[in-house]
Amino acid sequence: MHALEGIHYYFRKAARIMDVGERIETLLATPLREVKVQVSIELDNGEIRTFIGYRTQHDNSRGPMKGGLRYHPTITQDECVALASLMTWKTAVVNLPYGGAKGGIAVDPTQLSMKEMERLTRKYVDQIQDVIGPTRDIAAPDVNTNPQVMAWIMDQYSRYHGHSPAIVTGKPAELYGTRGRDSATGRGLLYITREILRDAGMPMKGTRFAIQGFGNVGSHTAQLLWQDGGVVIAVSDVYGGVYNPQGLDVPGLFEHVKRTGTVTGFGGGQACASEDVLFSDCDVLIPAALGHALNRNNANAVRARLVIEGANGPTDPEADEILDKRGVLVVPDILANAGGVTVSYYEWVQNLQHLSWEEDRVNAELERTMKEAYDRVAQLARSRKVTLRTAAFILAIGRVGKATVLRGI
Ligand SMILES: NC(=O)C1=CN([C@@H]2O[C@H](COP(=O)(O)OP(=O)(O)OC[C@H]3O[C@@H](n4cnc5c(N)ncnc54)[C@H](O)[C@@H]3O)[C@@H](O)[C@H]2O)C=CC1
Ligand SMILES: O=C(O)CCC(=O)C(=O)O
Repeated sequence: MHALEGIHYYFRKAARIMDVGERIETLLATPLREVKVQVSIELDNGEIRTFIGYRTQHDNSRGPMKGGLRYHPTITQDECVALASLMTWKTAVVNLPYGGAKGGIAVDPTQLSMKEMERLTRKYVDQIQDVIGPTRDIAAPDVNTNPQVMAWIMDQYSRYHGHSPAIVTGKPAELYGTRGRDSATGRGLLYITREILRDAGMPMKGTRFAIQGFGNVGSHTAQLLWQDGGVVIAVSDVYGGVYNPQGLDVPGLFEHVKRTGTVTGFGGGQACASEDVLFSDCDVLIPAALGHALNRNNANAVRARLVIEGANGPTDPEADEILDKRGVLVVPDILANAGGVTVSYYEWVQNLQHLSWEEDRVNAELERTMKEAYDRVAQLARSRKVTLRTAAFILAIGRVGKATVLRGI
C-alpha cells in the first residue's frame, strides 16, 4: 500500500467519526508546503552525483513544524507527506507546541564515505535553509541519520543565520544536544508498554518481546525492556534476525552489534530471516524499522497479543483491521513512538533558554508526558468505543482543528 493512502485512511476514519466536515478535513489533510530540491555533490573520487532531497511541512497551527530527516534510497515525496502529517498528529497527541514536518534524501548512505555524507548534508541545508528555522521547521534524526548529521545541519544553517542551536534536535551532547535524546524514543516506548501491560493485567517480568529493527529505536527499546524485566526473544535488522525462546542476552547482543554492525551472527540464539521476527511466538511485537511491515498478506501470521508501533506507519490499514478482528491490541505510532519528539522538544526548549537539564529531569518529564497522553487516548478509546489508533487521531485532530479555527484561516 502507498504510504500516503494508509495515513489518509486513518485520518479520515477519525475525522468522519468527529464529523469535522469535508472542508476542514481537506484543509487538515493538505500539507502547507512541499519542497523538492537538487542535492549535487562531488564524490571523493571527483565524480559529480545528484540526489533528490525533500522537506514537507504539513501543519503549523500549534507551533513550528517538527520532524526527522531520513536518508534512504526509497524515500519519495509522497512518503514525506505521509510522515510529515503523522508528525502533526503525533505532536498533538503528546500536546507539544509544534506542528509536523518530515524530510529526507533519496540516497543509500552505506555507499557514501563520511566526508561525502557531510557534503550531502551541508548541500541539502544550502537548498532548504530559507524555508526552515528554529521558529519555523526544526529537523531531528530519523532512519540513517544521527547526532553527527544534526551537528552538520546546525553548523551549516548557522553560517547563513548566525549561531542557531535550536534549528535541529538530536545533536551530540557536546554540541547543545540534550541528555536522554538518544534513548528517548525507546524510553517513551517503555513507559507506554508499562501502561499497556498494566491495563492488560500482564506483568513486565517474563513478558516476551520480539523487535523488528535494531537501530536507534529498536536497540534502546530492547535494552530498556530487558532492564525492566522483559524477555527479548527475537530481534532483527536489515541483514537478518536472531531468535532465542529463552530470551536473548541483550548486553551481549549490544557488544556483538558494536563489533560487527549487525545482530546477525550473534552466538546467543538461532539465526532466522529478518521477517520471521514478526511472526515469532511472543507476547508483544514491536515493529521498529520501516513502514508497511504488517500488511494484508502477513497480519494473520502475527502471534503476539499486542503490537506496539516503534516505527512510523508499520501497520497498513488492512493489517490493522485483521489484527483488530483477531483481538490483537495495536498501540499506534503517534502515541507509542512519541518519546523521541517529546525529548526533542525539551532539547529545543533548553537551546532557546541556554540551559542544560539533568537526565533525571528529562526522563521524569518524558514519563509524565507519555503517561498523560496514554491516559487521554485510552479514555477516549473506551468512551468512543474505538481502537487506540482512532482515539489517538481523534485527540490529535481535535487539538489541531481547534488551533486552526482559533487562529483563523
Ligand atoms: N529515531 C527516532 O527518534 C524515531 C524514529 N522513529 C521511527 O522508527 C523507525 C526506525 O528509526 P531509527 O531507529 O531511528 O532508524 P535507524 O536507522 O537507527 O535504524 C533502522 C533499523 O531498521 C533496520 N531495518 C531496515 N530495514 C529493515 C527490514 N526490512 N527488516 C528489519 N530491519 C530493518 C535497520 O537495519 C536498522 O537496524 C522508523 O520508522 C522511524 O521513522 C519514530 C520515532 C522517533
Ligand atoms: O525528534 C523529532 O523531532 C522527530 C522524530 C521523528 O521524526 C518521529 O517522531 O518520527
